[in-house]
Amino acid sequence: METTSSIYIAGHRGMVGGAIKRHLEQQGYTNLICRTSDELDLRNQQAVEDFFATEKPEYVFFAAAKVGGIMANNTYRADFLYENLIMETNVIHAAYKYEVTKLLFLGSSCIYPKFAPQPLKEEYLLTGPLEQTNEPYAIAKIAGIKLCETYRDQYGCDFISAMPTNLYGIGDNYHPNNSHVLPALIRRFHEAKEKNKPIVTIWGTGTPMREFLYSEDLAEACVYLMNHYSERELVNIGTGEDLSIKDLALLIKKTVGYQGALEFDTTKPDGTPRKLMDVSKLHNIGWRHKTDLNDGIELAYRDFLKKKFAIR
Ligand SMILES: NC(=O)C1=CN([C@@H]2O[C@H](COP(=O)(O)OP(=O)(O)OC[C@H]3O[C@@H](n4cnc5c(N)ncnc54)[C@H](OP(=O)(O)O)[C@@H]3O)[C@@H](O)[C@H]2O)C=CC1
Ligand SMILES: C[C@H]1O[C@H](OP(=O)(O)OP(=O)(O)OC[C@H]2O[C@@H](n3cnc4c(=O)[nH]c(N)nc43)[C@H](O)[C@@H]2O)[C@@H](O)[C@@H](O)C1=O
Repeated sequence: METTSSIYIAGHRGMVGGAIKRHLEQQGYTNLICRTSDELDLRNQQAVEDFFATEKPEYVFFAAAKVGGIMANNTYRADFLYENLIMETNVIHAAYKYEVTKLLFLGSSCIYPKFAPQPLKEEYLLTGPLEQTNEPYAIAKIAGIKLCETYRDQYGCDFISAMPTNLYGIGDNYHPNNSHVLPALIRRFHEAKEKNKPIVTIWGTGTPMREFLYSEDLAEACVYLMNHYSERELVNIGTGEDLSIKDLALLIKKTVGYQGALEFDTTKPDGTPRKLMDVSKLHNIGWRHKTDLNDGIELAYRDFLKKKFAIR
């Protein structure tokens, strides 16, 4: 990308799109194109076509999606499948039709089979059944990967796919039920501390293992891949390190300064037992994460405190 290239960030108001926008601005990119979902609903094929025909972006960071944690994925199953599929087909087809130079599609680590060997290598895609709680979302994300691959195969489009691990950071979603575990627990521990509650409830058994990457690191990785990677095969983005949900809860408890006890609500789903990314390919391309989990949680908590009155 040149600093003057026209770059469309789909989903710039979200956690990831926002981080990509900040990172591009810091790097001196001046021609960024952004639309909110009110201004451009990516589910509307005609609107998407009109936008690409008019703006003719050269590069696209595709960070718009219907996103949520285990409960949201499991509750709004049709919405997660339909909305993600339709946004992907609209955007990727328009990127082909209006000759976008390069597009980066963001998937997720949930595309891998529930019981795939660990760590998850890129080649494990479509080698076994998916986790039930997020199967619709995973299927939509797999379709996105296949769209990038097939438009490359048939039309020579330079569309690449990156699979981030679980993310957290600046501008995260702190909804009590629909968010991911890390922001959910920041909020729950914080509110328990403020209200002197003796116990905080953690969903599931606490035994599932998860890997977490800070949003600003992810943004840097996306821009790095846009500038340095042009292959058909997807690339994992993560840290290559994981911990149990119980240990994550203890870390957040410490950061927030909550003094009470934990309990586990085993009526809530655990989801995939483990999804640790193999990041050797990413390291070979030349990128490594910078922010360790302790520091990242501290930064995320500070951001939460700044914005807490605006939290949904
Ligand atoms: N968060 C995570 O842990 C992970 C996220 N990812 C992937 O990263 C990407 C970004 O996720 P994240 O930033 O966390 O999600 P957010 O929910 O924070 O942001 C999603 C963005 O998508 C936009 N969007 C949603 N629906 C539409 C629509 N119909 N038309 C136009 N825009 C729409 C929203 O725009 P607006 O604000 O204008 O409404 C919003 O800014 C997604 O592809 C997600 O799958 C992958 C792995 C983990
Ligand atoms: C990024 C990824 O995100 C989703 O998958 P997930 O990894 O299961 O995400 P999660 O963050 O919601 O949960 C992680 C673990 O944590 C436990 N857990 C404890 N207490 C809370 C809690 O309070 N909230 C939540 N959400 N989880 C909790 C929870 O039971 C689970 O064991 C996918 O649907 C899919 O969309 C996807 O790609």
